Amino acid sequence: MSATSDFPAPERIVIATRESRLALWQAEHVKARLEALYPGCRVELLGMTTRGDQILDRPLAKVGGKGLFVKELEAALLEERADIAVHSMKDVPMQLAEPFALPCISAREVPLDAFVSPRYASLADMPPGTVVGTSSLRRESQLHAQFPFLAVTSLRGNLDTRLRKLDEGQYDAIILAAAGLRRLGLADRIRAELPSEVSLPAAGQGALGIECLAKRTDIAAWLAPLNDADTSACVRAERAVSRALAGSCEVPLGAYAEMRAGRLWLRGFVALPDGSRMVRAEREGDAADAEGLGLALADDLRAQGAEDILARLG
Ligand SMILES: NCc1[nH]cc(CCC(=O)O)c1CC(=O)O
Repeated sequence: MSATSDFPAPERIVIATRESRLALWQAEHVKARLEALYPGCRVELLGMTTRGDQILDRPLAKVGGKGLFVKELEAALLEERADIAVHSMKDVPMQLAEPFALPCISAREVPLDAFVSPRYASLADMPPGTVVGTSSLRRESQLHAQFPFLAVTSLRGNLDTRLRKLDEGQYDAIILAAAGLRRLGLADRIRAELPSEVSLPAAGQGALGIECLAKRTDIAAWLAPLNDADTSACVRAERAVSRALAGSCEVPLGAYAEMRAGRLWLRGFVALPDGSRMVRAEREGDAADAEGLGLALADDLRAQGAEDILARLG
C-alpha cells in the first residue's frame, strides 16, 4: 500500500481516549479500522479522564472550553504513553499547540442536531413555556431566535446523563448531536433530526479526528487510508470560520459545509445567546482552498457586524 511504502507497517498502536461511552465507541471504531488495515498490529486503548469530564456543574464556556477535553490526551502523546488520540472534531480546539497535528479526519456521520423528547414530536409541537435542555450557546441562540416562547435551560454531562435527566422530567425535550446517539445505538431516541436551516451544526460536528505528534510522519502515513477527503475539506472550512471569529472562546457560532457537485458550500452564523441578534452568511468555493473559503466567510460575517456581537459576549 502506498501509504505505508515509506514506513514499515505498525506493530503496535496505543490510542488515548476519554472514557465516556461515546469516546470509547469512537476509539474502538478507529481500533477496528486500524486492525483491518494492518493485520498483526496490536491496537490498544489507553482510557483517561479529562477535566472536561470532571467539571459537570458549570457550562463549559465558563470554565475553559474545548481544550478541557483534549489536554490530558495530548499529555499522553507528548509523554509517548500513546501514539494517537481519537476526538470528536467538535471538541478539538480550533488552534492546536505546536507539537500536535491532525493528519486524519474520517468520514462524517450525520452532522445534524437531533430533537429528543418523550412528550413532543418536534419543536413546533412544544407549548409556550415548556423546557428545552441544551449545553451549547449555538443551539440556545438558534432556539431563542426561532422559538422565542420556549424556555431554554442548561444541560451538561455525557450522553447517558443527559438522557437520564430528560427521562427524570427535568426537561420536556433536549437537543443533542444525532451522530453521538446513532453511534451508541440510541437512534430510536431521536424524534426528529433538525434541518440545518433550523439548527446549523457546530464546526466539525459528526466527524472524528485523529491527533498525533506532528513529528510522527510514520503515524500520519499509517492513518492516511482512514482520511476522508470530502469530510476533511468540509471540516477545515468550518474550523477556519470558527478560528477566525471565536479564537479559543465559546461563542454562539455555527459553521457547516457540504460538498455539492465537487464544490464546497459553506454556511455560518454568529449570534447573541438570547437570539436577539444574528448574522448569517453563505459561500461556495473550491475544496482545494477550504481554509480560504472559511476565512472569506468569516469576513462576510464581520462585514455584517459579527465583531460587535462578539464584543458583547465578553
Ligand atoms: N460536546 C459533546 C459532544 N461532542 C461530540 C458530540 C457528538 C458527536 C459528534 O459531534 O461527533 C457531543 C455530544 C452532543 O453534542 O450532543
